[in-house]
Amino acid sequence: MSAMLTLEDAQARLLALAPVLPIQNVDVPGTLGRYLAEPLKARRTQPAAHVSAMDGYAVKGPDLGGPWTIIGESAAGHPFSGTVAGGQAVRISTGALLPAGADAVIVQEDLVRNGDHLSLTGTPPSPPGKHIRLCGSDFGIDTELLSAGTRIGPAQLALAIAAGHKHLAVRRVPRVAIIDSGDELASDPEDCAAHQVPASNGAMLAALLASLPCEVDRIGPVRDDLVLLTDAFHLARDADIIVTTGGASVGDHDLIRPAIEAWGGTIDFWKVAIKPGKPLLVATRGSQVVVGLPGNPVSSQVTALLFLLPLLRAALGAADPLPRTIDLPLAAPLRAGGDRREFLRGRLVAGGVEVLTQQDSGALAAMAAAQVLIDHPVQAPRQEAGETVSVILLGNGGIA
Ligand SMILES: Nc1nc2c(c(=O)[nH]1)N[C@H]1C(S)=C(S)[C@@H](COP(=O)(O)OP(=O)(O)OC[C@H]3O[C@@H](n4cnc5c(N)ncnc54)[C@H](O)[C@@H]3O)O[C@H]1N2
Ligand code: MOO
Repeated sequence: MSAMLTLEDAQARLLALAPVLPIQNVDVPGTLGRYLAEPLKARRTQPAAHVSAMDGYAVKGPDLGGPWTIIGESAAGHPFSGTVAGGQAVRISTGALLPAGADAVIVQEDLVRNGDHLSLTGTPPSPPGKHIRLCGSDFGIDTELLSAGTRIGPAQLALAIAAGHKHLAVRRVPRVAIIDSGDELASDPEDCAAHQVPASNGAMLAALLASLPCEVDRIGPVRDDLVLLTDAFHLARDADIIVTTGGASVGDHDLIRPAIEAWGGTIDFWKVAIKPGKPLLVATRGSQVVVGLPGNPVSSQVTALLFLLPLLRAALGAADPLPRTIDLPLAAPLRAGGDRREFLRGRLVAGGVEVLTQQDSGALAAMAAAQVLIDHPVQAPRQEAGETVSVILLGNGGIA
């Protein structure tokens, strides 16, 4: 196979293969973590009328010196039906409609009430409308509030409901099959001989996928056997995306490629110029996409973050499916880069980010200690503390 792809080229090629899933209307609470298939437009105005932002009394300006006579109450859900004139006040609670005639709210801490008599003890609001939320100050009817491809988190979900939506148009959740493979894998970590290793990648991938809406099916661990591996691909017939871990490299027992071919799949690309994660493999069969992750536990996790989760997000309709990078200062010097772009495991410490000493792509203890991946370019010069590096936060699947 030809030269290794760059990270960006490989991601672009993979995302172009993302399955196009049907759009469905889902109850708003059930859309959490999914992506809007259509722009979100306001079906109502919020607030629908002027409301008070504080508990106090609504009065009519411009004279806010008082005293006033209290003529009624406007509570949340129970508006006052009359009109406020000069020298009159209406008891008002937070969120209640501003009565007709009133144009100022004075907080109760600045007033003293004696029966129906109200007088000022503190300072009047400045400007007079300070404690009033104007009609439409949050949003107006027909405004486009969110664009298609926006992730629906708790705030977006609340906004959709406030904007008058009971259902939202989102893509069907992708079905993912995880196949882990290797003769050395022990399913039971309590019963693992010296020539074996507990099968941790499948569970790690399922855990990573739990940050996204999808259905996950686990297959394996499957032995390094061409027939069994080919069968495993056939078993995943309902999956939109098949992810394998292990057997992606060049060894005699690395059989993922031949198994994909025996199953009738077509390799789209193999090998990306990153460390860890070089032997990443992508294939298709019809609309099914296979992401073949390297078996080394760190390589598997890093490539899942850089490729698998973005593919899932793209299938869910994300406008922005890739992990987010932010610049952080180094808390300690960072050695020069090598001849492959590296994603170094690092920790967040006082003063910024610190690279971990152990960078072996099989070292799970270091991976578990890491909170960030530091993007370390090819031949990057040595950097000193205080200089900035580009990092991906590991929380929330890299989009934290
Ligand atoms: N001659 C070469 N050898 C290797 C190359 C190369 O270019 N030339 N690439 C190396 C790189 S880089 C990587 S990464 C690994 C990836 O190899 P595979 O994808 O074929 O993975 P395996 O050989 O099956 O396993 C590697 C390692 O990971 C452990 N493993 C595998 N599956 C699991 C699992 N489900 N849970 C936990 N641990 C797992 C496995 O026991 C091995 O220790 O290849 C290099 N070799
Ligand atoms: O590219 Mo491999 O994933 O370094 O060990």
